[in-house]
Amino acid sequence: MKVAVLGAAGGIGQALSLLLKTQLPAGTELSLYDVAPVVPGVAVDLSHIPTDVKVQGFGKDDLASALVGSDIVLIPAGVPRKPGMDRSDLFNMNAGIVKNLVQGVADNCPNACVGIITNPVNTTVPIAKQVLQNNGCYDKRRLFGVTTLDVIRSEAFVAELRGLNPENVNVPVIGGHSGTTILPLLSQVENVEFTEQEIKDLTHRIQNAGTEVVEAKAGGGSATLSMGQAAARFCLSLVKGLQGQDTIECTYVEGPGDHATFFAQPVRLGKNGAEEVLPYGDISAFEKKCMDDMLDGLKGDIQKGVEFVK
Ligand SMILES: NC(=O)c1ccc[n+]([C@@H]2O[C@H](COP(=O)([O-])OP(=O)(O)OC[C@H]3O[C@@H](n4cnc5c(N)ncnc54)[C@H](O)[C@@H]3O)[C@@H](O)[C@H]2O)c1
Ligand SMILES: O=C(O)C[C@H](O)C(=O)O
Repeated sequence: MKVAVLGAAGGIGQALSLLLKTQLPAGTELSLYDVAPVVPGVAVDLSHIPTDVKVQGFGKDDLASALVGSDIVLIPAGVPRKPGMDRSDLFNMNAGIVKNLVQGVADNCPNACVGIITNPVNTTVPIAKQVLQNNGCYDKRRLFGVTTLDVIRSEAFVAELRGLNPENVNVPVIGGHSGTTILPLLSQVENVEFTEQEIKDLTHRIQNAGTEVVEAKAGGGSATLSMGQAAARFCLSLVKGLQGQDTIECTYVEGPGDHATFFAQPVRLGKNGAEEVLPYGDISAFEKKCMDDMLDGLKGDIQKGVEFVK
């Protein structure tokens, strides 16, 4: 198994690479790529941790070597938000970065599973689809927008509010990854009752949690450590799936298209990637209204990505 991280020298990239170095199964190769000259140093640094995961660093001109033979490619390369910005304000800088890196995937490891972390995820994932499709190697089972951060935040906030062990809390989060397109299904949290006001407040907090971090970091970037943890969780679930041990994660994929071409919902990860996009079950009247209100925005974000590549 080979896992490549593109943007590995950044805030997310370094946290994620550390978690992967210590948690990937023995025998895995971990390939770190970045345009920043520090990336070989990040790889050397990690290589001193005694686990059976072989780390190699690749600089700006070595994308092909970083990617060749990869089974999973995670992409956190790109610019993060500063206070006052929306994720969509990152489009001009990040769309081209994702397009070029995914072209590298098409050229060097066309059968890899690709997890896009770079914002705006609602739009960068459709960009990746178009690039793969133009190269004749798009398989909807192998392209994912990583929305796991919304899930782990929901688990943390619900546990905090009710004094529960977060490890026992599960919250599906559907839709997309920005503002109101993030839709936590709090009505499905087992053994917990919320008041209407709690539901409104928690939903608002989860939808704005990225901004909470951006403002707290005061110009120093956005979530990196919690995102590293979220991406590691997603990657390890995907590895288990590819190795034949099916797992379920919420992730932004091309599903049945009931709501939008791309939509985050629970997905069964297996030997071929997204083996099955699962129904998200019954939702409350409040959640239904949130969904109806955000769908046009989500579809617009997707269309922007499609048009960028065309
Ligand atoms: N999906 C999510 O839930 C989520 C969560 C947090 C952040 N993000 C997004 O992830 C991205 C990265 O955030 P960060 O905090 O790690 O930023 P960062 O600035 O700390 O790191 C980004 C890294 O990308 C590298 N990079 C830039 N262009 C590149 C290219 N063409 N090829 C390879 N590497 C390149 C940079 O050199 C840098 O090391 C941002 O777009 C951010 O908005 C997404
Ligand atoms: O909010 C951001 O800009 C980064 C990320 O999407 C997040 O949810 O933390």
